[in-house]
Amino acid sequence: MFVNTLYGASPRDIKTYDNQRLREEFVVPDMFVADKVCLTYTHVDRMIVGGAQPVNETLEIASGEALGTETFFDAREMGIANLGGTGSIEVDGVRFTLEHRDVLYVGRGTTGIKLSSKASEKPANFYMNSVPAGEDLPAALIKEANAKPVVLGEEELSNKRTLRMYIHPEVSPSCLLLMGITEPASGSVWNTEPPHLHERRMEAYCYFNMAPEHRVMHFMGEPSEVRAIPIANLEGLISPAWSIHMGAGTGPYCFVWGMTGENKAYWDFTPVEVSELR
Ligand SMILES: O=C(O)C(=O)C[C@H](O)C(=O)CO
Ligand SMILES: [Zn+2]
Repeated sequence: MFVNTLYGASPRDIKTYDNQRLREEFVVPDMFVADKVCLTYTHVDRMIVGGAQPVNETLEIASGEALGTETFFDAREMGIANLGGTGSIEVDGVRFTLEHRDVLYVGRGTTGIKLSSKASEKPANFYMNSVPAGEDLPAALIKEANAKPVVLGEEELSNKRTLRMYIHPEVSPSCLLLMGITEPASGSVWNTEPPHLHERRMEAYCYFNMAPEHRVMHFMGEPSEVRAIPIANLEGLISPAWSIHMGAGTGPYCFVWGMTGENKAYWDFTPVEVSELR
């Protein structure tokens, strides 16, 4: 289940990193492997990031052995976004069907979840963000149509996009997890531009619905030390609180964003002028 551990890096650390080392520290590759659950444990606000691709098998997340708890959800909540074909997730025996771009919230106190696909030839790709949680909350399915849409950007700046809030105080409750999906408008390439910083929350990204030949040039780092990391379809990223996070794609794409930290105040961030970037 746990395929990697990321311990986090400081702004000073990355000054000496080459591209390979940057990828090792911030990129979460290979999350979707047939009939596997591939999770990465991070020490960045203890966010767990990963994927499950049930093709011919039903996959289960229940044991908390790797976490030192009875069950995985003894002290954790989880957001699960379906980035593939139709699938189902059973939460303590209650079955939820997730279409493409639906999200399921799984609360602390859950005994276990079982993940399956409707059709093995078009498997679900369940992308997961799990964070420590302070109260038990019920599971909740958030259909794309029920997410809160926010239109941002302008066509002439190539940053027009629709950001949908799924796990958010105005849509579906959680302890300290936020999750949503952003889709650039046709002809726009930028996400999260102008950039911002939020020192009180970390952020996790997963890019999807991108053709295999395309990349998102994802920019990270302090505003004065910006680094670019080419990211492929279904790759994830860990964005520490000190780092900007923005990207421009060479083709159409969407991405899932997830956050945790001191609050669930989505707009609690500090804009960064593009002219400040170095
Ligand atoms: O395109 C955007 O803007 C976003 O999706 C912003 C992210 O959700 C984010 O960085 C929230 O802090
Ligand atoms: Zn952000």
